[in-house]
Amino acid sequence: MLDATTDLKSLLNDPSLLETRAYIGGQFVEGEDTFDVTNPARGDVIAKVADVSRAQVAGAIAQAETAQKDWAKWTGKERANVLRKWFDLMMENQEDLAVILTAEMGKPLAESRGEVAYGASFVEFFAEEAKRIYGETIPGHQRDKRITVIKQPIGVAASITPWNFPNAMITRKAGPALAAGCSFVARPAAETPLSAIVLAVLAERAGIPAGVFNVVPSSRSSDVGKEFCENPAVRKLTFTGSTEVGRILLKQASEQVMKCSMELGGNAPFIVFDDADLDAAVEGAIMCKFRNNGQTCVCANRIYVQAGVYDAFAEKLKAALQKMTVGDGLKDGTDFGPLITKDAVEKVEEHIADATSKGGEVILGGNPSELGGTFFQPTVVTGATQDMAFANEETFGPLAPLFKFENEDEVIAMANDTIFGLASYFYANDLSRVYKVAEALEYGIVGVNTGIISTEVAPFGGVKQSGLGREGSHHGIEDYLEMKYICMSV
Ligand SMILES: NC(=O)C1=CN([C@@H]2O[C@H](COP(=O)(O)OP(=O)(O)OC[C@H]3O[C@@H](n4cnc5c(N)ncnc54)[C@H](OP(=O)(O)O)[C@@H]3O)[C@@H](O)[C@H]2O)C=CC1
Ligand SMILES: O=C(O)[C@H](O)CS(=O)(=O)O
Repeated sequence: MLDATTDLKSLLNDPSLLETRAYIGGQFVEGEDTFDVTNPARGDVIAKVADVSRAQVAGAIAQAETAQKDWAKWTGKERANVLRKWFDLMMENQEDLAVILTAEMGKPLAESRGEVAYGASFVEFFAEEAKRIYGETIPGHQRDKRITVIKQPIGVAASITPWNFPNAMITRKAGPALAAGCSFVARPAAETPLSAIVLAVLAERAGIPAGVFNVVPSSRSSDVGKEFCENPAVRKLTFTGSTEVGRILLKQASEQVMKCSMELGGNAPFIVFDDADLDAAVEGAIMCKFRNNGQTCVCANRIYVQAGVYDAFAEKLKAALQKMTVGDGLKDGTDFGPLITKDAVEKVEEHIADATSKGGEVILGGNPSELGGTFFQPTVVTGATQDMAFANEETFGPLAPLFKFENEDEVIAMANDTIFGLASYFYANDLSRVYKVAEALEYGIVGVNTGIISTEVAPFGGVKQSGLGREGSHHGIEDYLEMKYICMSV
């Protein structure tokens, strides 16, 4: 079983992929210290990773600034070819990247394989977009004027990403950034740096030039964030994480009026109307709510079920969950891994206690798993109401609260009653209802008769306090480009 770095290396086809140093200017370097990375399923240390200093982060930014000048001169096709090679290497090493991801984050291996492929798809997609960064000509406003619009890379982009998708949240940013001709400095979450560093190992093997892609692992996230926001060489900050931290970073970045992309918190409603295919809705609810054990910003946080099908839905959901397995993500047959930390367990317990104190009923789970550690039983609470904590806060865990509603207007009002606006979902078959409800939901993403909406081809992002900008789709590269117009007198 996994209980030390050597054991983790023994699980890999290519043990050299388990790198623990920072990657700066094309060199793997030690930090001023190290910090521990633990396996959340067992709590033991699996790696000691370079803990870089703020000065080293500044050095990485300087290297990125220098490298970007030449990288921007490559043609789109030349950048595309090397990004395609990076994608190929990710997929050739998919199993090892998935094992490393599960070891440090805990999600089941099948989900980690999926994340590696999902993350790689952004590099594949934006390798193609690199060839299609078009400008335009505009008819002159005077007879002797000619106007041309061109798009150029912003420059050095810095990223701060969370632990829950430690591969895909980086490639969803680095893919378009490098395709646009930017250079990139990534600071991964302290809980999950290994998945970021292995991307650097593969970037070097793919021939991405030194300094273009850098990884600065650190235990002191706020120090790195300040360097990113205060260093004048950084022209773009891209963040994925909580709205609370997003606010901090936006305030810091405002000093330089820095361009920011923010993928922040969610509070997704999942609505089941009485004309829905109930079995499909139950299957969709499980995938949407319990993907990554509920530790996903687009997870269903509130499940609204129309009165006529409420009891049937609750029973079907309970029965389906009872067949699923909690366990170590590296073990075959595991459906739900551990939560990332004890704090995460405490938040789930707080939401359950709050609900039951206000009349909610636990019909499944409700307690830590007998496996101990940070394992938790998949939980269903009925009788949920809008005054309960999970109506306004992201649970970020395996807790499915079921709210009952009578009609469309009532459920749309409840669904929109939040400061968040990332993802939303509903199951219905009446076409008129589908159009009306999809247009009425105040969210950046609406899933209709599906619980999974994540893809590289669509513009992922939120409204209200769920973020700024979009990642993925042909829109995604715009966040790494500056538009310039040239007015020429002839
Ligand atoms: N919209 C989206 O696409 C996503 C949103 N999220 C949201 O993020 C939350 C869960 O992720 P979680 O990692 O706990 O979120 P956090 O916002 O706490 O952390 C996200 C990242 O920010 C870093 N960080 C924390 N504080 C600072 C700071 N002051 N300055 C610079 N960096 C900082 C963290 O580092 P460290 O961990 O080392 O402290 C981590 O790398 C949930 O609210 C979830 O909804 C998560 C993923 C995707
Ligand atoms: O971190 C997240 O929750 C991701 O944004 C979710 S997704 O992109 O994998 O859907």
